Amino acid sequence: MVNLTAKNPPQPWIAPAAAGPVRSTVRLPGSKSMTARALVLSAIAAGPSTLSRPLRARDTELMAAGLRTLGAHVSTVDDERWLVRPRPLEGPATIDVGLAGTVMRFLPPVAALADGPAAFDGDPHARVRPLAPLIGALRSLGVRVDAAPGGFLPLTVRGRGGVEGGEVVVDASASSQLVSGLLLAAPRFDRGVLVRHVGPPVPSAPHLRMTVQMLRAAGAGVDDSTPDVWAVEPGRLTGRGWDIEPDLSGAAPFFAAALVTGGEVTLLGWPRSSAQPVDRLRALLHEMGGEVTLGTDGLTVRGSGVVHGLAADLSEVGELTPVLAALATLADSPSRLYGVAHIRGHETDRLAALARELTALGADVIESPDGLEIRPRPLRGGVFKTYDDHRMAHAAAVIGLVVPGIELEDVACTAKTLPEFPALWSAMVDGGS
Ligand SMILES: O=C(O)C1=C[C@@H](OP(=O)(O)O)[C@@H](O)[C@H](O)C1
Ligand SMILES: C=C(OP(=O)(O)O)C(=O)O
Repeated sequence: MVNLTAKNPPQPWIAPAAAGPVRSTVRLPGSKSMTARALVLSAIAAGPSTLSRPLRARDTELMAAGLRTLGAHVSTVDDERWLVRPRPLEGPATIDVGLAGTVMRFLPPVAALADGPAAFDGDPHARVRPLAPLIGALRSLGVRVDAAPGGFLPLTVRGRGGVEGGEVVVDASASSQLVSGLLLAAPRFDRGVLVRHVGPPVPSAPHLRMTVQMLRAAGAGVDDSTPDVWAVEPGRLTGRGWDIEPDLSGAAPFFAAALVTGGEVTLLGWPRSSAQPVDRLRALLHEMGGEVTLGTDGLTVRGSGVVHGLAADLSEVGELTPVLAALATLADSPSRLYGVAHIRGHETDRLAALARELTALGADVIESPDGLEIRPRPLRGGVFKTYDDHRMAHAAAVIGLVVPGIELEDVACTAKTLPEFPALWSAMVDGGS
C-alpha cells in the first residue's frame, strides 16, 4: 500500500485542456472533515465504531496514525470500511501533523487525556499555522503544554490521564478548528467544556455546525444556542457506524469544470440531507452561471459555457476560494471575493499565492487584506506554483481546461485530500467517468 503519511516529492503536471464540454459522472471519496471528526470521536468513545466510505488521503491517514500512536486501534486496511476500537490513551507518543489543520488542532486536546507526553510537529509550513489560541485554552484548562515561542509547532502536550475542563475563552478568528478541537475531546473532560469566542468573527460556521452535529450523533450533550458560545457536557460517547458523505470541497473543481466548459458533471452518492454547505455552493455556482440539481443519481452541475463574475463574502466557505478565484479569472465580469483574511493561515497564504500565480497567467488581481478583486483578461499558459496547497492545484487545473499550457509545478500536493486527483481529472477531461 502507498504510504500516504509521507510528503511526496514534487510532481510536475501539465493540466489537460478540454476539447469541448466535459460530461462526466464522478465518484469521490468521503469528506475530509467528516472523516477526521469520526476518527476522533470513535477513538474516545466507549465502544467500537466503523467509518463507511471514509477519505483515504494524507490528512486522514495522519489522523489515524496519530490516534494509533496515542493507543487507539484504528484499522484502515479496507478502503470502504475503517474500524476504530478505543483503548486507553497513553504517551509517550510522537505525532506528525503533516500540513493538516485538523490533525494539529484536533489531536492536542485528545493527547491531553492521555497518560504521558505527546510530541507534535509537522511540515515546515505547519509551524507557522495559527495554534496559539488552542495552546492557551489547553493551558487555562490545566493542561501542561511546552510550545515554541509565540505558540506554534513543535509542541509537547504533557497529558496526565485526564483533563478537568471547565470554562475557557478563545479568539478563534484565525480558524474554526481551534474551537472544534476543544469541543470534540470535551465529553471526556471531567467537567466538559464551555468555550466562549471573543474576537473578530469565527470563520467556517458550517464546520462548527458539523462538529456539533457529529458530537450529538455520538451521544454528547451540546448547547450551541448562544452565538459564539459552545458548551459540551461530560459523558460517555457511544461507538457507532459513521456514513461519510462525499467531499463537497473536493468536488468543487469538478463542478467548476462544468461551468467553464459548458458541460455537465454529476457527483455520485450525494445524500438527501448533508452536513456540508451544499446550499451555499449551489447559490455561488448559480450566481456564476451554473445550475445545481439534486437527483436520484447524485448532485449535478450544468454550465452554460459563460461564467459570470461573483461578489461574495466567503467567510463561511473559505476552502472554496481558490477554485472560485480561478472561475473568476474566466468570467465575463469582475469579481470581488472577501471575508477570507483567515485563509492566509491555510496551507499557504492563499490570498497572496492566488494573487501572485493568477497575475502571472495574465489576470488582473488586486489583493486586499481579506480578499481578492479579479478583473478577467485573456490568460496565457505558464508555470503555476502550488505552494504545497492542494486547492492551488485545483485552481490551476480549472484554468488549464480552457487555457492551454498551464504547468503545475507540483500536483503531488493533491494527496493531502484526494490522491486520485490527477487520474480522476484526466478521466473527466477524456470523457471517462
Ligand atoms: O474543521 C474542519 O474540518 C475544517 C474547517 C475549516 O478550517 P478554517 O476554519 O481554518 O478555515 C476548513 O477550511 C478546513 O479545510 C476544514
Ligand atoms: C484549509 C484546509 O485544510 P486544513 O484542514 O489543513 O486547514 C483545506 O483543506 O482547504
